[in-house]
Amino acid sequence: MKFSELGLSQDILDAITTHGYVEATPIQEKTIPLTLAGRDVIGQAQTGTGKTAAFGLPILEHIDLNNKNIQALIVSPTRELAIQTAEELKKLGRDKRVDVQVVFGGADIRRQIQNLKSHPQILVGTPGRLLDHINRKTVKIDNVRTLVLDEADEMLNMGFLDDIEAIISKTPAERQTLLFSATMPPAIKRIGVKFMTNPEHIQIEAKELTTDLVDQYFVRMRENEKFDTMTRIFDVQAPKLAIVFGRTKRRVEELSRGLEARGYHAAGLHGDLTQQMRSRVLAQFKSHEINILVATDVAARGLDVKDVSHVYNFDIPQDPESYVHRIGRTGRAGAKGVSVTFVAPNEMDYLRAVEDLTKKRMTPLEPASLKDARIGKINNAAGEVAKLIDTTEVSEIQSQVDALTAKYSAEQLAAAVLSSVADLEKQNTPVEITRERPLPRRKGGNGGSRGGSRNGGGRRNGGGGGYRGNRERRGNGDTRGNDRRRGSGAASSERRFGDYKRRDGRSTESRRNSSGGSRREFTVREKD
Ligand SMILES: Nc1ncnc2c1ncn2[C@@H]1O[C@H](COP(=O)(O)OP(=O)(O)OP(=O)(O)O)[C@@H](O)[C@H]1O
Repeated sequence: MKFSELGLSQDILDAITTHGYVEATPIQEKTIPLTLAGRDVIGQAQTGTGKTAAFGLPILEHIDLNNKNIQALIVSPTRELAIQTAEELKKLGRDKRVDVQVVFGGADIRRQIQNLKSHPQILVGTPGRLLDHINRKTVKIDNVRTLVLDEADEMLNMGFLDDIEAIISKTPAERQTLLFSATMPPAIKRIGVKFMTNPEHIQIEAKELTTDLVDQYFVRMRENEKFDTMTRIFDVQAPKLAIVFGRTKRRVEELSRGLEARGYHAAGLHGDLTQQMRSRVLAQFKSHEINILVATDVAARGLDVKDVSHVYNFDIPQDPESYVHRIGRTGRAGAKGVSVTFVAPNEMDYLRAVEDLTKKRMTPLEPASLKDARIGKINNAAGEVAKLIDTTEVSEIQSQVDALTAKYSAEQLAAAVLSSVADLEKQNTPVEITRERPLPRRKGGNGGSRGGSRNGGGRRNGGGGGYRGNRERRGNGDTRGNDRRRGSGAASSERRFGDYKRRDGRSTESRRNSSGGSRREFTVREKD
């Protein structure tokens, strides 16, 4: 559907065109008219399908430029997502001259206070820092007309419920409240009942929660073999831009250092880094200075980096929703992607819980052999050499070039360059990755036994934190060649667009999920 059919004004339509959007995505088509009409909306759609503009465009439409108060408040779980959302709104609101500001933890509060003096009409922020500003009275939200809780389920996972309640209590009761996420566990719907007025629940019917644009694989193997296996898979798959998710900050540190030692362009992103460092790493990734970002779930929500081709779950996430958001960093805005999840034999129930939630089977991937990896590395190096030829300035080194070409054949020279670029020896650099405590066995799980098939359709179980349920199992003879894909991937051509969003902070070893009293363990959760 065209944006012009949704009731938006010319200013905003012009900005949409400048932004390069042609048609509204399904979530935009369904929610924009409702939001414009002032309704409270719970919006659920797959990752990367344009939820930011779905709430952003009606907000921009409603902004009264003559009113100097904060009229819309958007609460985001992570700093990166808050920054990204503010950037998107700034771009879309530029023609209308809407002032958008962002506040988040880990950054100089005095600078933020200075920026807030411009009297923004839209404020985006992470819960902790927002509350800090509200308590200092540097942010006043008593005139807010629209409140957005973005990735609300993640904010609950991170233990932000109290902060959010405190923020909501300072907004006017007659406000409009919007809640958006790709995943909506039941607890979120309860939040809807508590803080929203007669909300309209818009769920974009996608057969599966994850996009068909992502080919999803898993590799079952022992913990101590995962690193070597992953680097071999890198050499074979040659990811253009990849995100590797690790369960803990230590894991992320060790993985990124190990990858660097083996010659990959990698850097780590987690909540113990300074905000300056976090921003730098993300900028390096976006500019392709590094092509492997190793991250905790801080990068899983909403981050919209163009051209992420691969997501590797070095550790399978403990809660299935995290999986959906992690792999949603690829396959965005209509692009294709690949995900590979490493799973230890005793974690197979977690894999099945993910499959229950996504209603999709992952394809077993056979680990690449050392030989395959070496061939892959040399092929990649050949591509690098071609690029070097394009960018090397010969005149400065002419005399050495003449001397070498006089002495050696083209074949000898090419082989030497190729071998140097491929740097095959680095593949053997020993890397020690500290063993993480294995995930606790899932309640109701069956410990990864193989073979056979049970009835499908298991779903989340309301209490006790377990995802039980029956799922079909694959036979153990099903593992096949590298990067081999299962046929059905391209079946759905449903329109989607996507890029990304956010997350931050401190770590908590284990937290009570505030929703409905069910206890879920999170090895590491970070927050602002
Ligand atoms: N109508 C549209 N046409 C083309 N591109 C769009 C459209 N709407 C949004 N986009 C682009 O699609 C990408 C994904 O959007 P966005 O980040 O809002 O997705 P999302 O649904 O919020 O994803 P996630 O659940 O991962 O947070 C962005 O790069 C955005 O600029």
